[in-house]
Amino acid sequence: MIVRRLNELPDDRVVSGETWISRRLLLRDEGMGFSLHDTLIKAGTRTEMHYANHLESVYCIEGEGTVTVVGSGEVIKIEPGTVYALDQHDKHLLEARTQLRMVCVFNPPLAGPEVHDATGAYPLID
Ligand SMILES: CC(=O)NCC[C@H](N)C(=O)O
Repeated sequence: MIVRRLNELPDDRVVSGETWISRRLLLRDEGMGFSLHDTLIKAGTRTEMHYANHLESVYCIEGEGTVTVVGSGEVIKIEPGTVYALDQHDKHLLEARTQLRMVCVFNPPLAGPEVHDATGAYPLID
């Protein structure tokens, strides 16, 4: 059994972008077939993402904001208890009214250091 504690995560499992901090609890090397992250999105920020190489599910446990589906323009309110699953690799804009705390699951699992490229995707790492 694998046990991880947020307060014991090594520094190399804490990865940041301009608008977010991702605490990567489970990664590819754990062999679960997915990665699991506890991610903070900074209040007042907008992040455009397009996970062309991954499927991501996002479960909000703290904070308020919206996610907009780029293309259709559909706006979804995000609050604790809301999950969105990007089953179509949907290009989307995440706006955090307050700090958001999100539990994120990626398939295929992240290897560890991934950050968004210019298209808003995470690269596939060998
Ligand atoms: C919700 C979202 O996609 N935020 C960006 C960070 C990413 N989910 C991660 O934890 O690596």
